[in-house]
Amino acid sequence: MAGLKSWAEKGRVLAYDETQKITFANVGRLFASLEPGPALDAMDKLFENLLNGIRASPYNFPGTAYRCAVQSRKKLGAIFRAKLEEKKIHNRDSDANDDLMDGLMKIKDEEGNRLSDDEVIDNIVSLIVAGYKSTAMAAMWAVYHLAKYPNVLKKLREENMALSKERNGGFITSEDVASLKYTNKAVEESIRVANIAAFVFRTAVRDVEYQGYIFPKGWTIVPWVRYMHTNPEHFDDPLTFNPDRWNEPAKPGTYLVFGGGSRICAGNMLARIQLALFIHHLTVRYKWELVNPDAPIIYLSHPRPSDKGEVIVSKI
Ligand code: HEM
Repeated sequence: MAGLKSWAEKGRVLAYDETQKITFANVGRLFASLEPGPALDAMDKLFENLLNGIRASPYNFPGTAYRCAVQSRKKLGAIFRAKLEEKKIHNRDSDANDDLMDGLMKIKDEEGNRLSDDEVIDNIVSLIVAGYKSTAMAAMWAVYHLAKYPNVLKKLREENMALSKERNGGFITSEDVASLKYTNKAVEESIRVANIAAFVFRTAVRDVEYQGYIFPKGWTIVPWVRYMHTNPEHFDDPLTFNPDRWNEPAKPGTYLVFGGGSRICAGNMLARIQLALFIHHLTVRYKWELVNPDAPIIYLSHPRPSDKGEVIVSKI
């Protein structure tokens, strides 16, 4: 809520940058009770370096994105280790279970073994890498499309204002989120059109025949899921932002925004809840318009408007 308030105070913001700040503040708090401020901003920069290095060629010498990522990962490890040591002292005599790090420190397998400190830190870093920019980008596309589809925004406002009135404009619960039927459809549609993961990787564990082609055992297969979600055979008028298409579930095998099978995105429900909360607070209190509605879209590394979704924002 504080993040959105700052949008209206600034009056003109880049949705791409601002949704990242909001999402990072959320995951920082949820995962390790990190509060917004200069320290969190510094960590945000380290995560950005880390993400840039994930796709870079692995040349570990000065000046490369890979080396910068390796160094940033070490610094992040040290920050989370300090947090973990602090928690060990603080939580010794209490049953605190306030954030994901507390949960990971306590979790035991069937034989009573706990995760090592390194494993706790690895999990936190990996989950932030997987869940931070992805959720932020879906939120940015929600801002963008709701500015372009006033009829959708109107319906969202009606639904969310009714709930907000019941809750006196305050926080809403997970049960409330489940009751926001149209909002949840808008969340799904934002994720579909965002097409954050263009593809997923799979290995053929046996010879597979598909439409007359044989994929031999051991081959790497790259299903191009972005194509699935923009294929008119799967979704009517696929480039239109239409939450009502989710009155019916997608046809089997046509919707893989979170991947599928045993490796399906572990954070898909968290992402959906975060997006519903974001849309709730945005639509209830603010109005906004795109500065450059016709800005071209850049597709690499992930789709975004070339002007980073610049918007003029004010309180309703
Ligand atoms: C809109 C937001 C998100 C999108 C579009 C997204 C998309 C994906 C995709 C496509 C995969 C690959 C799945 C596969 O290979 O079948 C994946 C994996 C994963 N995601 Fe997400 N994700 C999002 C948010 C999150 C969040 C919030 C978290 C955690 C906090 C998260 C954690 C993970 C993890 C741990 C994996 C690896 C799962 C495994 O290999 O077992 N993701 N995600």
